[in-house]
Amino acid sequence: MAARLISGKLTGGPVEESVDLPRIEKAVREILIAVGEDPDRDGLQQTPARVARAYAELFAGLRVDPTQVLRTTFEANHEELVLVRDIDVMSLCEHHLLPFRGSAHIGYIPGPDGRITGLSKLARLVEVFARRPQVQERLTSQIADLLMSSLAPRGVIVVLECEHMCMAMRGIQKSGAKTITSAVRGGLQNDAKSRAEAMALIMHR
Ligand SMILES: Nc1nc2c(ncn2[C@@H]2O[C@H](COP(=O)(O)OP(=O)(O)OP(=O)(O)O)[C@@H](O)[C@H]2O)c(=O)[nH]1
Ligand SMILES: [Zn+2]
Repeated sequence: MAARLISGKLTGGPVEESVDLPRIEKAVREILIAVGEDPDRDGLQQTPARVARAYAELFAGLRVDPTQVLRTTFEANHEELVLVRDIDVMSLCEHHLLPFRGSAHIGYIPGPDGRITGLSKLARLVEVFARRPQVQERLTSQIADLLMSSLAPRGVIVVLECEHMCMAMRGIQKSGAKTITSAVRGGLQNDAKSRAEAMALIMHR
């Protein structure tokens, strides 16, 4: 499982600097009143401030330039598939601001120049795009598109499998349902054999 990035690492500085914490605090206090709670009771007094700090961290990806993540690349004479599987993903759906979580699997085939990136950078890329209000489909494509534009690989495949709390905790209340999204780019789109090989490695348990 990939190490979780703390917000300071993600933004390169304290997240509080660029987030309007007092505004979030005010809004959370209003929500507590609206649902029938007393925001001044003992256990809730610090809650608006805590939620504000948590939101700053959960949405830290909005203030990070994802191209910076793939700044460092290396030359390698490897023109075959590179696949990092089971990268932990946690994000918030933009419809309900409730979490969705699961795994990301990212594969790419380096281009003719054999340019590769550090393996941890693939997990960092997931973090930058996941720490924003998201839909799973966009999160999947954003990862694939950035890899294509930054590494110029022969092809990219990104598969995400996530469970959405907005389907489990509320609404239809179906827990355990997994949503699987994929984005295939470049040569892998037309190369059925390589794509099947990547998919088999991704789905292998
Ligand atoms: N395609 C997609 N849908 C999502 C994602 N996250 C949440 N949703 C869905 O977004 C939809 C929002 O639908 P609405 O009808 O506007 O909202 P709602 O009344 O709260 O919908 P219900 O969840 O069906 O109660 C729901 O069907 C959610 O399941 C996502 O990542 N991708
Ligand atoms: Zn939702």
